[in-house]
Formats: sequence, C-alpha cells, structure tokens
Amino acid sequence: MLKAAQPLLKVENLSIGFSQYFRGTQKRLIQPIANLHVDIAEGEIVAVVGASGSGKSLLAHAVLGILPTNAICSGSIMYRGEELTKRRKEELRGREISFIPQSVNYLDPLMPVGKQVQIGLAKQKAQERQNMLFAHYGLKESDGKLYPHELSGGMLRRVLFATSVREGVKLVIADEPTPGIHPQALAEILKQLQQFAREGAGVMLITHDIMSALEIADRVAVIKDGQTIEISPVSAFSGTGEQLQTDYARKLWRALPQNDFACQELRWEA
Ligand SMILES: Nc1ncnc2c1ncn2[C@@H]1O[C@H](COP(=O)(O)OP(=O)(O)OP(=O)(O)O)[C@@H](O)[C@H]1O
Ligand code: NI
Repeated sequence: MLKAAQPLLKVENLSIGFSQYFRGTQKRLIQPIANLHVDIAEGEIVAVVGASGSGKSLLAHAVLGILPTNAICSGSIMYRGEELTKRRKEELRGREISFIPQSVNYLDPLMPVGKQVQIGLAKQKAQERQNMLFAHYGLKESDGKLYPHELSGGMLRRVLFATSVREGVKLVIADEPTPGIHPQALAEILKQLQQFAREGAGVMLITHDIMSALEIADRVAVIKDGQTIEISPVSAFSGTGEQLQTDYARKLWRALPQNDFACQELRWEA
C-alpha cells in the first residue's frame, strides 16, 4: 500500500496542564488543553481559530518548546516524521521553525531591535540581511539602534515579522500577527504568510480574524475549550455553513458581519 504523504507537523492527543497552588498550600491541576490535534502539510496554511482562552497560544508554545516550566505536557508532536523532543525544538526554533508571537513583549526590552532581528543569522551576513529585512518591512536603518520602547506598536509588529523571516524556514507559527494593524499592513502580512507557504513552508496562523484566515488559509482548525472540534477546508465556510461539521463552527461563520444570518435566523424563528 502506498504511504500517504507525511505531514510536516502532526500534533496528536496533546494535553497541557498546570499545577497550581490555591488557598496558600493546596495544589490542584488545571487542564486548559486536552486531546488537541492538528496537522499541517508542506506549503499549507492552517488557520487555528477559537475563543479567547481556548488554548491556541498554548498549542503554539508546545510546538515551539516554550511552555512555562510548570506546564505538564503530554501527547505526540511529530515534525517531518520525527518526534519533536525538547532538544529538537531548541535546535529548530528560530531556524527551521519560526515564530511570530502574539505579543510584542516577546522582544527583549534591553536589546536594540536590529540586534534582535540578527539573532539566528550567519554573523558575516547579519547586518546586510537586517538592512534588507528592515527595508522590506518599511523600517529605517537607523531604527535598528532603537530599543523596543522607542518604537510604535505597528513598527514593533514589523520587527517581529522581520525576526521570523529566515532562510530555510519550514514551519511558521504566527500567533495573532494582525491585531490593531491598519488594513494596508494587514494585507502585507497576509501576503508575507502566503509567500512563506508558496516557498514550501507550512504555516500555522492563529487568529481571531476569521475573514483574513479564510482569505489565505487552506484549512481551518476550530479549537474550543482546549480541544479540536473540527478541521475543515476553507471551502466549507460558505453559504449557510451547511458543509461545516459542528454548530460551533457554523455559529462562528454566521456571526461574521457580512453574513448577517443572526437577523435572518431570528426572523425564521419568529
Ligand atoms: N502559565 C499558565 N498557567 C496557568 N494557566 C495558563 C497558563 N497559560 C495559559 N493558561 C490558561 O490556559 C488557557 C488557554 O490559554 P491560551 O493563552 O492558550 O489561550 P488563547 O486561545 O491563546 O487565548 P487568546 O485568544 O486570548 O490569546 C487559558 O484559560 C489560560 O488562562
Ligand atoms: Ni493566545
């Protein structure tokens, strides 16, 4: 029998818990993620959507190996057919696996942003590459000497993007890359993610912005309360959502302003 093409990333039965103290001395386990699964093929963009607190960032952090030390993580994370061990994650992070974090707080407040863009680049070419990336993202060369607190929010987002563009990137994990970004910059960021995919990288796009996700993604994974409840092709998000598997996904789809189903449904019920 022919073996099916291997996904670039395959997350199965992922569970993440935290052991927390409460009432001073007693310990309890909270489990924000249980049995979550998702897979991404080379050149594919998979959007991960779900309410705030549903576990999207934790999923990203688990794949990257940057969960807090008190996290208890189980399940399987396979990357190109190999188990992503703690060591492999460290080796690949910032190189083959790049990360665009949700918060600009991931930048080091004590390091000029230019230096931060150079991390992971070959020494001899780092400055040249940085200048290129800055030009590409509309940042001035002199901005490189500034510290994060000296840049605007929009500029910091662009710096984060510049840190994610690396030669040989195979998997891009973008956690809410577009909040508070004006429409033109948004289009630019979506284009950049498409470019990653066109060059063969898999992209995990975590977002609240379902419209943008549908614009560029191939499939959408819907996460609810730390579980994957549905993974559907973008084409299923059409019409009344009759091709979607769950009511939850249908509600997400119908809640989009331009769909305006909420009012119609109310009328039908009346
Ligand atoms: N270090 C931690 N200790 C305890 N609980 C945590 C920790 N980090 C996250 N959680 C909990 O895990 C759940 C999922 O968090 P996560 O950040 O993954 O949500 P999210 O889907 O990314 O939300 P948002 O869309 O708001 O970014 C939340 O309920 C959160 O409170
Ligand atoms: Ni998040």
